[in-house]
Amino acid sequence: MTALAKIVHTAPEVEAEPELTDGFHLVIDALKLNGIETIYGVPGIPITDLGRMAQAEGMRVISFRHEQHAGNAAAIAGFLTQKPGICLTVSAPGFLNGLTALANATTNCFPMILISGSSEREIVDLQQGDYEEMDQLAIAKPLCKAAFRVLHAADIGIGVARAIRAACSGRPGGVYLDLPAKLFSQVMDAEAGQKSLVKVIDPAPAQHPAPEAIARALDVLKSAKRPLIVLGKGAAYAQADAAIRSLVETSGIPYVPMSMAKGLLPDTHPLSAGAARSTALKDSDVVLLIGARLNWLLSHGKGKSWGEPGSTKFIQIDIEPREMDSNVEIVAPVVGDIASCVQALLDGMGQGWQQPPSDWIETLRTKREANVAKMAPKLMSNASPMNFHAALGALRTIVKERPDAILVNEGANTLDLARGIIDMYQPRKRLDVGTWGIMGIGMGFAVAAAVETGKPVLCVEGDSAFGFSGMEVETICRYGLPVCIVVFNNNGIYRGTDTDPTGRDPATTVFVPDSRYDKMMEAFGGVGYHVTTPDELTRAVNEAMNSGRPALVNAVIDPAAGSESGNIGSLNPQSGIKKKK
Ligand SMILES: CC(C)(COP(=O)(O)OP(=O)(O)OC[C@H]1O[C@@H](n2cnc3c(N)ncnc32)[C@H](O)[C@@H]1OP(=O)(O)O)[C@@H](O)C(=O)NCCC(=O)NCCSC(=O)C(=O)O
Repeated sequence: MTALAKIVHTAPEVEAEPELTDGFHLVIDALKLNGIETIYGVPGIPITDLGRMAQAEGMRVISFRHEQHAGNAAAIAGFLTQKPGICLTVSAPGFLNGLTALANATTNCFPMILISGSSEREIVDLQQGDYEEMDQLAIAKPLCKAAFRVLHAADIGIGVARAIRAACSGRPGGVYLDLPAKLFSQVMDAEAGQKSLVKVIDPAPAQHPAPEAIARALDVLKSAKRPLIVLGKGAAYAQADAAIRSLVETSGIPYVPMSMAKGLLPDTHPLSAGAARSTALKDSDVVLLIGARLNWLLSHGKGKSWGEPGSTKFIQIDIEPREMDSNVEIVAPVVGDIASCVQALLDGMGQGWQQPPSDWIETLRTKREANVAKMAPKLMSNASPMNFHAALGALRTIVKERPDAILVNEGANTLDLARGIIDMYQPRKRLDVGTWGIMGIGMGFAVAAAVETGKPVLCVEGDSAFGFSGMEVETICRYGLPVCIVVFNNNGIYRGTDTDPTGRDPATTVFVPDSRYDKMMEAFGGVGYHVTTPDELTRAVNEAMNSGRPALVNAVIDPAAGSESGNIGSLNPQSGIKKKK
C-alpha cells in the first residue's frame, strides 16, 4: 500500500491526521493488487509522475522512445503471459501513437490495456482548446474491445478491474482506459482508497464446450479419410501445450502450424505437415481448426488453396461463438476455451481411437521430405553477397542450438522465408507480424520478450521493417537487454535494385545503398557487426548471444535478392493497363 501522509502525533489532544492517498497511488496499487508488475510507456504530461511513482513502488517501468513500440511491447507481453500488458501514454498525440498497437492487439487477440492521460473533460467537451485536447475515449472505442474512463479516484479500482476483465476474458483483446489529468491529483482517505480497489478473481474463466458439440466434432473427425489439424496462435496463447501435443499424437492426425503456433510441437515432429502446407490444405477432407481463424492467412477456407467447394469439412474450436461460419460453413463448431475443448476431445477419443489411413500420412510425409530436400542445398551456400536462403540457413542452425531463445521476425522476404526455414522447437518462441502483417513490431516485441521471459532474443528484421522501430535500439541498450538484431540489408523493400523511370529520384522502394545499421547500435553502446557471408553471420550471432549484450548484425544481402511482397504477391494489385511495346 502506498500513502501520501503519515499519521502525525503532535500532542495527545490533537486528532490524528488521516492517512491520505491520491489518484497516482491508487492506479499503481490497483495494478499491483492484480499482479501487474510492468508498465511499458513514454513519459510526459500528465503521466510523468505516474511512471516515476510506479518505479519507486517497485514496478518495472520500461520507457520507450515512441508509444507505438511501447504498445507493441505491452501487447506481446499479454500474449506471452496471459495477463494484460500495460502501455502508458500521454494525451492526444501520444495516445494516438499507441493506438495502432492497441488495434493490432485487438485484431490479434492479445490482452493489453492502453492507459492514457487525457486533458480535462470540462474543456474538451466544450472544445475550448485545452493542452492536447482530444476526445480520446470516443476515438479509441471502435479500435478496441472495450473502453472506459475514470473520473473519480474512488472509481480507479473498479475501472482497472473492468479493464483487466475485458482484456482477458473470452476472446482477449485491447482495452482503453482514459484517465484525465485531474484524476491523478485527487486525494482521498487512504483506507477508503484501499477498500475501493478490486482484485479480479479468475479474469479468464474456463468456458467448457457443450458435450453435444464435442460428440459432433468427434463424429466428423472419425469419418475423415484425410484429416488435418491447423494450430493457430490462439492455441499458442492458451498455454495448453501438453494437451495439444497429446491430441495430435493420440489422434495421429497431421498438423499445420500457423506462424506463431510454430513450436507448439517441434517443427521436426513426424506429424508436422508445415513443409507440405499446400498439399495438406488442398487434399484434406476434414480440418480441425484450433485457435486459428479462416481469414486471409488460410485463404478464407476456400478457393484454389483448398479442395473442390464443399469437399472440406471444418471443425472449429474457438472461444468466440461469432467466429463460426465467418467464411465457410463450420459443420462442427466447438465453442469454449482451448484447453477445455482440447481436453474434452481427448477424453472423448478414449481407447480404441482409429488413426488416419496410412496413405494420407505417407502422402504428406513424401511431400514434406521433397520440399525439405529441395530447400536443403539453398541453405548451404556460403556465397557473398548472401541471398535470403543462405543467411537464414545459418540462423536456422543457431535457433536449433538455442531452442529456448525467442525469435522475433518481420519483413517481407525476411519474414516469409524465415517462417519456413527456421524450425521452432518450443511453444511461444516465434513472435511475428500476426494477423495484420504489420511492420514495426520488431523492437517492441523484442524488448517485452526479453523483459517478460528473461530469455535471449534473436530479432530477424528486413531493413525496411527495422526502420519502423529502429530508434528503440537505444531502449534496448539503456536496459541492457539480451537482444541480438539481425538486419537483412538488401538496400530496399523487397529488393534494392529498383530505379525511378524518370531518373529524378530514388525508386519508391529503395534506401540509401550499403547503409550500416550496425553503427546505430554502436552509437548507444551496444555491439555492432557487419557481415557478408553466412560464416561471418554465424560467428557474429553466436558471439552476441553468448555475451547477452545488445547487438546488431548488419547482414549484407544481395540487393537483387527478394521478390515482390514475399509470397503474398497475389494480394498486391498490379496495374491493369498494359505497357505499349
Ligand atoms: C499467407 C501465408 C500463410 C501463405 O503461406 P504459404 O506461402 O502458402 O505457405 P508457407 O509460407 O507456410 O510455405 C511456403 C512453402 O514452403 C513450404 N515449407 C514450409 N516450411 C518448409 C520447410 N521447413 N522446408 C521446406 N519447405 C517448407 C510449404 O510447404 C510451402 O510449400 P508448398 O507446400 O509446396 O506450397 C503466408 O504467406 C503468410 O503467413 N504470409 C504472411 C505474410 C505477411 O504477413 N507479410 C507481411 C507483409 S510485408 C508488407 O508489408 C508488404 O509486403 O507490403
